[in-house]
Amino acid sequence: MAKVLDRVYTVKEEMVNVRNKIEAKSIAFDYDGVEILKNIDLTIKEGEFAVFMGPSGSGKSTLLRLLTGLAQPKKGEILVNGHSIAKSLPDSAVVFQDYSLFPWLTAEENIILALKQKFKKSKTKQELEHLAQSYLLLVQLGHAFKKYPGEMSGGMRQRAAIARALSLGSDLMFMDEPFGALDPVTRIQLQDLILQVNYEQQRTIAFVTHDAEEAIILADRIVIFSPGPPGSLVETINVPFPKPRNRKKLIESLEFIELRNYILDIMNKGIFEKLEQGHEIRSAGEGI
Ligand SMILES: Nc1ncnc2c1ncn2[C@@H]1O[C@H](COP(=O)(O)OP(=O)(O)OP(=O)(O)O)[C@@H](O)[C@H]1O
Repeated sequence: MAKVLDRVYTVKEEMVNVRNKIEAKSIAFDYDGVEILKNIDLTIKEGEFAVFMGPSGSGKSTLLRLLTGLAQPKKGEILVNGHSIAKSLPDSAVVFQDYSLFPWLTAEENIILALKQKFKKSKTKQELEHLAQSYLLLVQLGHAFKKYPGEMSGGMRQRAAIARALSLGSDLMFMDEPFGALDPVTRIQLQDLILQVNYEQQRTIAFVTHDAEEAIILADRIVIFSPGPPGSLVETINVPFPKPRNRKKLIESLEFIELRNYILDIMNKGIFEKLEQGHEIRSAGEGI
């Protein structure tokens, strides 16, 4: 146990404490002329945890890709700390649904690769191994240092991808349904970890989920998309619960239940309005 705590402590020491602000100004995006996002104006404050919610196809992942600079908007601009990301891309850590691990490297080697990128040549091989293992312990993958992604379950791969993202030490994190493949216990543990990372280190996080309870537990602000395409932002909710949060007290409170119902109502309203206009809703069943 002492060894584990020692390693977790090492990770904390290595993590950064920088704050970043993201601004999306009048963003529009299309794929081959099909409008996917329109009129997106959004500011994510320094150290803020912003959660994107909305029906399937409303453009949440697309906006996340635009914020990371992996895709460019057709209109508008994205700024990080006042600088356009079209000119210089800031460091960021990304966890997408497809795990983003190199299949020919073990879990430990995947993390070491990220650490080499961060530390260049300033750490020895042993130090890199120790740190990589620390990050894997943090996501409960202590038994899987030497496993290749192909030998791991979806949930294990996702945890390794989260460890990799954390190890990059970036103060900006973009996460697209990162906990979707996890069992309920691991999901809770990782929600707590990511909350801690956001709260203690003031990392700015943009996070996509379909789960209203997860959104309320994690977010400072929940941004709700209209059914797309094209998706736009219909409402932004400031989550009124101070951090750090006590999960049990929070989810049992009347305010929590009311906020969850309010969010579900907004999303249902958007879907029904779109259906009344005769639009097809993609995978509406999973969209809530
Ligand atoms: N590479 C692509 N080429 C063409 N259209 C695309 C492409 N990727 C996404 N789209 C379309 O863009 C729209 C928005 O997709 P996006 O993945 O951003 O939605 P989402 O809200 O994240 O959905 P989900 O909740 O299902 O992940 C959808 O209509 C989708 O079909």
